[in-house]
Amino acid sequence: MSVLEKILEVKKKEVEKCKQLVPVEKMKKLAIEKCTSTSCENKFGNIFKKENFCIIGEIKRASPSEGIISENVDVKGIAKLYESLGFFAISVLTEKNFFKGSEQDLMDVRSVTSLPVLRKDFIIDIWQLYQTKMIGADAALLITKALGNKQLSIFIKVLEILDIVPLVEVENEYEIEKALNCGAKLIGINNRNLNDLTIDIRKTERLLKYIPKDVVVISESGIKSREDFEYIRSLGVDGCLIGTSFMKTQNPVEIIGERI
Ligand SMILES: O=C(O)c1ccccc1NCC(=O)[C@H](O)[C@H](O)COP(=O)(O)O
Repeated sequence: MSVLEKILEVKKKEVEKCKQLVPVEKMKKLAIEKCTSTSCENKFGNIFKKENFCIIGEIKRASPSEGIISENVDVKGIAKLYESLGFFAISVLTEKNFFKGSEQDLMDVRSVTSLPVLRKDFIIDIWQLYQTKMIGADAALLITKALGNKQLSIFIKVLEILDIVPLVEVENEYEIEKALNCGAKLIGINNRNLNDLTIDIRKTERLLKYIPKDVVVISESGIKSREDFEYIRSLGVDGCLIGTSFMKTQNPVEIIGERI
């Protein structure tokens, strides 16, 4: 069984338990109420303007590739640091079993920053989309490999209705075709192979040619040094998402330089 398959198996059981506590219809009702009660513009949508190179800094306590990275991290402090560095958005890993994250982490970030917040989790059920609204996320990750065509199309539409920007993650040209056919407008090329966790940051360069110019592209994972960052930036993608190396250095300027 691949790493992703293991994560998805555990996630399925977790979501089933959650749905017993709060049924999907109830969660949907709450999410719709939240949509009608909030009128703020979703700043994650600015990514579609393609104005600047967008850095998304991730808050990541642990991972299957690294084990513990920073379990007792000061989530609010890191969020403020990312904001002070002019990042475009903050990504929060909310998965518990493999990443030691939580929905509370995302809500804590939301409470201290005006930056848009991306929920990074393993979304396999519509219940999680409504929950994503309830915890205050502005964007949510959808993993193409984890979803069937119909499910991916529906999840993209539902997120858009909830005013949450879907970031659709791909690993190869076939997944790009699937993501585009399902309506993805923001694509994340994952430099990490989710089956065996190997990293290849040149994947972004190889796959970029399969994505139309009007689609926004983010390069995700494995950006570890200033050299990696400058290389990814030189490819003409719209932004990048960095987790592990920011958490490890605690001084992201070492990777991105003084000016972004
Ligand atoms: O990070 C992992 O080991 C991992 C394993 C299996 C599925 C997903 C995984 N990571 C989730 C992410 O999307 C990354 O945290 C994100 O792209 C940042 O990557 P990095 O900068 O390499 O921490």
